[in-house]
Amino acid sequence: MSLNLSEAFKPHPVYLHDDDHINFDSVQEVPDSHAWPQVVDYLSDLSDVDSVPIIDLMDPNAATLVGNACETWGVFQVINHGIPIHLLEDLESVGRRLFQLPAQQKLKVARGPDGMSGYGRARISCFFPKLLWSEGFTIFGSPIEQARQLWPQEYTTFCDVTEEYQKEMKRLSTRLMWIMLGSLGITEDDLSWAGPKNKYEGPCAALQLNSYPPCPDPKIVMGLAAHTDSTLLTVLYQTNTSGLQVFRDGGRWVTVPPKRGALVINVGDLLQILSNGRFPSVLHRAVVHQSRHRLSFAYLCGPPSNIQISPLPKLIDQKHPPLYHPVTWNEYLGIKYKHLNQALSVIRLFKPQDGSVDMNDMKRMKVGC
Ligand SMILES: O=C(O)CCC(=O)C(=O)O
Ligand SMILES: [Fe+2]
Repeated sequence: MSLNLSEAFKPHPVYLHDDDHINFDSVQEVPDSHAWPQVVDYLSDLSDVDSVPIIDLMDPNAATLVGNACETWGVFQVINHGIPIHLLEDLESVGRRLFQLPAQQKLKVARGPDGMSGYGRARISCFFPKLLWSEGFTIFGSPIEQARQLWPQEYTTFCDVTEEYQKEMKRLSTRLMWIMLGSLGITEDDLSWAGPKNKYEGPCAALQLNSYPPCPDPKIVMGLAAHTDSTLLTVLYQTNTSGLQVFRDGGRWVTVPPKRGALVINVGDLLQILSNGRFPSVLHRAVVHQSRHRLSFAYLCGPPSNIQISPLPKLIDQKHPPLYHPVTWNEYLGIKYKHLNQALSVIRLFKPQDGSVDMNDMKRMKVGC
């Protein structure tokens, strides 16, 4: 899979040169390269009445709650999901160990311009005139090659923890995908590529480690700019430091408060396509802190890379014609890294008959991306 997906990145390389890599540890003042004109609604009130749903996966009503959350928010938090808390803590600890390494050490495992794995800046960064206040490390499959370079004597802990986490995430994301689709009446027979006949072995996925170092002036920087995920769904562990915000109708950014042991589930663009727009992908961003070093871990989960994804026939009728052209994940990534937040509009078959644009197009226009 990695070979195929990396083809999609080739025309849109992201460079990380030694000379424009800032050493966040030693920065006293935000350099002009990272100063955004304005970051509005910085960490909105955490007691917001309009808050992202928290769903207990042991609740007998969980499927209905998940369906409602996908339709109205495109994001929710889950508890009682079966991922042991010690694994979340271990992941955070190996992540910290990685990002606390000196810059020159991390640059040894820099992701190539069109590469898939390694250390680097967010792929979306090339769309914005200012740089992001973050660094990342992407894992596809085993990270052993990079881990060996970083810790020649003691690389196994990093590999063991991230591999165990990916194994658990594969199980959880498959379960969540079926809960989400099940709430729309979709069964394994309706999804040829994921049905039992095709010996579906679970999603194709990457694990993205994000680091948001403390910043002397957090109001003028952006950790991760507004985007939707190019996935079916994303499982995000955001540790215990707030920073994740989701965009709501009415032009507000709502902070998703961290809850111990909870995981955030984002609807991704491919699920918006499959569900024929019933489940809109969530527009989100990450802001940073003055004194806290925030980490987050995103399990980016998609279908096999060359399978055609299109609105599911069961969700199409005269009143609900198919909204999107079929695309493979591979093709979609190519479109995304050319058009970023307009990618869904590019593959849209037609605008709704009443002349309005779809909900997500509208949100993107409001935030100007
Ligand atoms: O750090 C966060 O809370 C968000 C991370 C994210 O959106 C991503 O990795 O795609
Ligand atoms: Fe994201």
